[in-house]
Amino acid sequence: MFKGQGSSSEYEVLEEIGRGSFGCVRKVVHIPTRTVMVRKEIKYGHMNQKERQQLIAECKILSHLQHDNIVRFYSWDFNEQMQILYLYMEYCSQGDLQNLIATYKSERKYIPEQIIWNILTQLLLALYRCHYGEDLQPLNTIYDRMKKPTIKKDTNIVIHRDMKPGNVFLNGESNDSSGGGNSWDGKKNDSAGVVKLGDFGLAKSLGNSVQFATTYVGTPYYMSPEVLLDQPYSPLSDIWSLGCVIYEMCSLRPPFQAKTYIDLQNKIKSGKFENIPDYYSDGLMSIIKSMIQVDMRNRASTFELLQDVQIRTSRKALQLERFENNLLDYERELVNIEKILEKQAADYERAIGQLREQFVVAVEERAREVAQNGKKIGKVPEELYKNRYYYRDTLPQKPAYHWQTKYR
Ligand SMILES: Nc1ncnc2c1ncn2[C@@H]1O[C@H](COP(=O)(O)OP(=O)(O)OP(=O)(O)O)[C@@H](O)[C@H]1O
Repeated sequence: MFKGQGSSSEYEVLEEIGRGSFGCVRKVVHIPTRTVMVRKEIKYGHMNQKERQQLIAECKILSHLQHDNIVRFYSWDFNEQMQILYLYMEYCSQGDLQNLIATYKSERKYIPEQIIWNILTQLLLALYRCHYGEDLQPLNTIYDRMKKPTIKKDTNIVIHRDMKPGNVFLNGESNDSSGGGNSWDGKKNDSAGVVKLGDFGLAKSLGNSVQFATTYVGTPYYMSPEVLLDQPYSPLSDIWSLGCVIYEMCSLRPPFQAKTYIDLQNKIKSGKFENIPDYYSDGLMSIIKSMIQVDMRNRASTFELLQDVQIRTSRKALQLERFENNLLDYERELVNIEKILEKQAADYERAIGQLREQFVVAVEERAREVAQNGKKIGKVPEELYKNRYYYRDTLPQKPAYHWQTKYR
């Protein structure tokens, strides 16, 4: 709907949400559809022609990257005078994983394990779409064999490059477009809402630019050893970072921390980290270990991680949850249809009652006239007979609800 280049005149600009390395993020409303979105501003004045073209090429790729667990990238637009690129994206109303971790930390509580598996599973589904260029087929049973994906020549592999808790957004329950009713705090139940991976891939374009180099001030807690060693990013670099994010959800701190940048680099390169708290299962610790492996040959791929029985179980639970939400939506729609039909039926009955009354009055009047003239009525009076189509045609249409819903 919004794919391609947008026009900033179509948006009403609301408040600033925050600022990142690339610039300011604002909430906006897309006026024609009344959709709330976020707008990221990126100054491109310092970029050369090639870098700008690369940025646009990335925007095009991202606009095609559509997945339930990826923040939707709607469109982009330039303010040539101010040399700003605007990126319009889906608004995630329930904050990000960084906030969630901070909340649990301040309350001195562990995040329930089921929520961690749930978030890990949704992030793996998002990464599968990016790393293999296709969506994973739904599971029939948790014992289904998964076909190893083949990467074709024309597959657009997208590497996130900046996986961190601040780029994992939380939304309401599945199918809840309003973003309400979330259960991320784990107080309602252990089932979670929808997780969305944001800030995809742009680091590739911006990573080469002066702006990125000079403004990237964040501590690279989640950066893989190969990236620290200036080797090219690979999909497995995302897996390292994902491992660090999941570790942080368990331990409420990143696996590698140090006072100086050099110490941090050394710790990351050694790949040694403490176990997660005993509160969590061995299965969780072992899957984290399979992600945080210094040697990329020993690091699990997205495909391999999705084979884990706990991940399969969690996928199946997510599918069932989504199915249940669809059923609830369907039920709500049926209740609405029933109300519409009841109203139509009542209107119909009322109209028929009125016509019946008119008919009776007309018959009585005519009968009276005929009686006054001293004639016997053997059949329906001529005028009424002539008007019979009037009574038939003025009947309202029979109620008909057009069954055009998404459930067909
Ligand atoms: N799609 C979104 N929905 C809701 N809030 C968002 C969205 N994208 C970003 N934000 C919020 O806007 C703020 C700035 O985000 P941004 O991604 O630009 O920077 P960052 O992730 O904080 O840092 P960095 O640029 O280093 O990645 C953050 O508070 C983030 O939670």
